[in-house]
Amino acid sequence: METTAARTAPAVIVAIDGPSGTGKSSTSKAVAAQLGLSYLDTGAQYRAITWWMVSNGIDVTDPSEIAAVAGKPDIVSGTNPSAPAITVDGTDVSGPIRTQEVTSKVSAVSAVPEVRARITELQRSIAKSAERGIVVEGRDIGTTVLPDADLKIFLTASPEARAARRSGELKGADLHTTREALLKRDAADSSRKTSPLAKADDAVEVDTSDLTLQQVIECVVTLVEEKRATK
Ligand SMILES: Nc1ncnc2c1ncn2[C@@H]1O[C@H](COP(=O)(O)OP(=O)(O)O)[C@@H](O)[C@H]1O
Ligand SMILES: Nc1ccn([C@@H]2O[C@H](COP(=O)(O)OP(=O)(O)O)[C@@H](O)[C@H]2O)c(=O)n1
Repeated sequence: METTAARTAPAVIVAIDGPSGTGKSSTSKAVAAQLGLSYLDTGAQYRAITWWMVSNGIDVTDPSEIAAVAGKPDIVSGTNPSAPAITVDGTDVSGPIRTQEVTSKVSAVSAVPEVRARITELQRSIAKSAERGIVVEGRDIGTTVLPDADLKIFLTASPEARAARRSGELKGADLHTTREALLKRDAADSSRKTSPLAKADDAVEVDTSDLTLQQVIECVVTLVEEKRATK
């Protein structure tokens, strides 16, 4: 739980990037809650805009169609790590953005530069207004969104570990199919032209394959506290 020291510490900006299933969301939420920081799930924002495109009959295989309407949906992200919330035009979409349909289309939508420009601006303004600091998780936070973050972490894990974690979540989904879908999304996210999934040169890389979630959380909390001590 949050300590008195955390309440009086200087604001700190933490960027956590990495591929799917490496533990970004679970780690970021826990670290933010423990240190009294805000939390932003940027993947949820890309999922939300994808959900809006699908719901409004936009052809997500056509980048120009996506670009033309990228500014339309009003996306609002909550920043409480204990109750992350996301709405589109006032509707709570925290459930619908996790469907297989959205998951399979999000890489195509998030590759469109007009989408990224809009969401990146939103992310920067949220980070700027977090008085006590924030943990922001995604794919391009350390490289593009917040290149001046106080601390950058890049989480990795073997495809096998990541697939096992994801199929556990999807209640017995086939391991091989999950692994292939995950690798396909990683490849799309890493190869797009505009701010691909990448490790920033100054990021600390943590391989979580053989670590428990608690060990990863402790590792990141220690790194944040070390940073704060030198601010
Ligand atoms: N180090 C770990 N060991 C085992 N399971 C983990 C670990 N880190 C995360 N998980 C589990 O793996 C799943 C995916 O984690 P998540 O935080 O959503 O990853 P990401 O945000 O990188 O996609 C979750 O069910 C989570 O509880
Ligand atoms: N900063 C970010 C975050 C997510 N994304 C996109 O959003 C998708 C969903 O992100 P996510 O974090 O919810 O994915 P999971 O790893 O949780 O499944 C990614 O596959 C990327 O296509 C992105 O392009 N940039």
